[in-house]
Amino acid sequence: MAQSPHTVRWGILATGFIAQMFVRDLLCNPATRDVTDVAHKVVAVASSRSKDSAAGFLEKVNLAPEGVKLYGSYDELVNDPDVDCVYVATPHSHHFQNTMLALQAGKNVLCEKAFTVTASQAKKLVQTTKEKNVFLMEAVWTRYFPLSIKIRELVKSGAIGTVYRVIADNSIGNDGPDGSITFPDDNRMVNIDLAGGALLDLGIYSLTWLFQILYHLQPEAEKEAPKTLAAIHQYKTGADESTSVIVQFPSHKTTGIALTSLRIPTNTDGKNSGGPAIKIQGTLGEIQVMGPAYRPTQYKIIKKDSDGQVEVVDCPIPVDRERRFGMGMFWEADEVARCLRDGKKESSTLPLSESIVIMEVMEEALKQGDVKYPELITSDVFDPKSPLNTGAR
Ligand SMILES: NC(=O)C1=CN([C@@H]2O[C@H](COP(=O)(O)OP(=O)(O)OC[C@H]3O[C@@H](n4cnc5c(N)ncnc54)[C@H](OP(=O)(O)O)[C@@H]3O)[C@@H](O)[C@H]2O)C=CC1
Ligand SMILES: O=C1OC[C@@H](O)[C@H](O)[C@H]1O
Repeated sequence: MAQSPHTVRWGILATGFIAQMFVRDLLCNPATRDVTDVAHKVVAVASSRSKDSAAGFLEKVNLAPEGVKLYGSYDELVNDPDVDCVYVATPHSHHFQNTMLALQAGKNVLCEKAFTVTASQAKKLVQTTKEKNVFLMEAVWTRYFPLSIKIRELVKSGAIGTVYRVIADNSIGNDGPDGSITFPDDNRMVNIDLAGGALLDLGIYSLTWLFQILYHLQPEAEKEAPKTLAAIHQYKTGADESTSVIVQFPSHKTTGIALTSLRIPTNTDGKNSGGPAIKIQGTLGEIQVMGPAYRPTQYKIIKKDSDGQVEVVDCPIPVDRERRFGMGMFWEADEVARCLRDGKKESSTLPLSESIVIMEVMEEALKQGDVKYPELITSDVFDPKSPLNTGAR
């Protein structure tokens, strides 16, 4: 007899854009992506603004209110005994305090990217996770795409020989008039108080591609953190608008180049005519991944001496026809569910130690570019009454 799926009861912390996307993915029927072993249920939603705002969220995601508890504060959500896992969907600036709030309440957490603002904050979260014996994962959804899994397997199998270099770009074209960027200065993309900037928001995906190949696949006994060299252009708000990072793994002789910009897009026409967003280069060939780097659906394998033959592999994101939706965030949610079912405290696909090393690289890059975020959002001291937790704007 088929076993019933392990169902995670989710609590959604914040009601912005990505919380809507994530919940709509949670509501997709797992069978539409051939998943039968795990399932998801949204049991509570909290808005730091008001209970009404949480109610408005349910309407937007087309979720009937029956059984879903609505809260006007994050504190109530993390203390709800019916919540198995809290999804933190606030701006980067808030991740440390909000995740800490949930961990301190004994909750498992899936926290949006970028994990934190500083590496020290990331280390504190991991330490608290261990103390509380709960699960924590950074929500870099791309890592859990079947496409990413296939590419890691290909590289591991030696299909393109020894990989020495990865180049990845995740950029958007928001160049505006008179030197401006088309986001208002208080928008989270460029607002220094919300830890805005290209690197933490978009460059994290370029780094994800570098890391899932050049770092994640290093044998455990040979794990080596990289040296970091960055070139950064600051926007008038103080946030980074265009950032290039070279990571070098000296003893592996491997190099990664991560590019990101808010001004110049990866592909001008938005249709990949300009070529791949990611190039994984080995001694026997290369894998090209078509953009966007955060939600890729196609890759190409080009072998040396292939006489012009290119293998093109499509990995479409399944759509739940009934709900008319499918973003691809459900795969990371499935990973959380399987980890919780199996009693794991972290995901082996993105171990917490790796999230820390990535934060170290980003912090070093931002330091080299003289990007400075305010004390309130860089502090690694947990404060349940911080405005970042209470929502005092
Ligand atoms: N995985 C992905 O593809 C994507 C991930 N993201 C990540 O998700 C996170 C949130 O991004 P996004 O949803 O686009 O952001 P939004 O601005 O749309 O939403 C953020 C939410 O956080 C809450 N919040 C609490 N305090 C503040 C504050 N001072 N200013 C603004 N919002 C506040 C609000 O919810 P409330 O009022 O209900 O408390 C708000 O709706 C970021 O970490 C971002 O990097 C974003 C887009 C795509
Ligand atoms: O995570 C993200 O991926 C998609 C982008 O459009 C968005 O700005 C970013 O936060």
